[in-house]
Amino acid sequence: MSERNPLSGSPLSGGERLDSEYVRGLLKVYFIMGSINCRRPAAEVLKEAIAGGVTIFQFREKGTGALTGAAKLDLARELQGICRAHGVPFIVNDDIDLAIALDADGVHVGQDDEPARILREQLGSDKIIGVSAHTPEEVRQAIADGADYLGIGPVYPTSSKDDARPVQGTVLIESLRREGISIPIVGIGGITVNNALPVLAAGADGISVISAIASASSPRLAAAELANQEERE
Ligand SMILES: Cc1ncc(COP(=O)(O)OP(=O)(O)O)c(N)n1
Ligand SMILES: Cc1ncsc1CCOP(=O)(O)O
Ligand SMILES: [Mg+2]
Repeated sequence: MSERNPLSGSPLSGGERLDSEYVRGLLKVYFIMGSINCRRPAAEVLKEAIAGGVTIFQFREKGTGALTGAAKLDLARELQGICRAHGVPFIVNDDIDLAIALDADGVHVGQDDEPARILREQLGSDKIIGVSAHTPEEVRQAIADGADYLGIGPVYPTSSKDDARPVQGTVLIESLRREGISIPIVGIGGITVNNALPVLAAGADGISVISAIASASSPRLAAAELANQEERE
């Protein structure tokens, strides 16, 4: 299959930033994975997940036993190739240098990383920048800094992130939407096919998962069920 850049020709709003409705549409089933999250080769899991309906992928190679150096770069290249072959945007977690080296489609950063304002200068206007936010103040700052979307959570308890913030349910997502804040949002943390619906009902544009797909006996089925949740909303 020939490679294609998922964001090439994508709509820019006012000639400057990616159109937010376009970004919103990409977030429906947001799969995050690194090598330590799956029991089978990551490439196999990713291919199956994409076949099931994943709409955007984040390479998150961190935690005990995670790859570093050349091995991390090789895996990132392999997974980016799979994403490109299927037109799925490839986002890099935390590692801006890696994102630039690979010409990734974007980055996702948290509150301990460089602010989106600085990243925008480094990456340019046509890349996706996602920011984790846990409070209304963090949300306002991320929007002011030019984030394209927010990751809000943990919605439910998670065992995929040791330093996760306290579980917050859907309260923040609901209150942002009630205030009329329209930035694209994904909920994250402990989301499965059995509890995804309230996250979407609260106003999230999509759901973001690690284990619900990476640890599933069938990543394809898991991704398809999550995509189907979205349709049932
Ligand atoms: C989509 C999405 N939302 C939130 C996060 C968490 O980012 P962060 O708080 O920086 O934590 P780490 O993932 O870096 O451990 C995310 N990665 N993706
Ligand atoms: C990266 C991250 N950020 C907040 S919770 C979380 C982990 C999500 O993993 P899972 O979907 O397995 O709970
Ligand atoms: Mg981070």
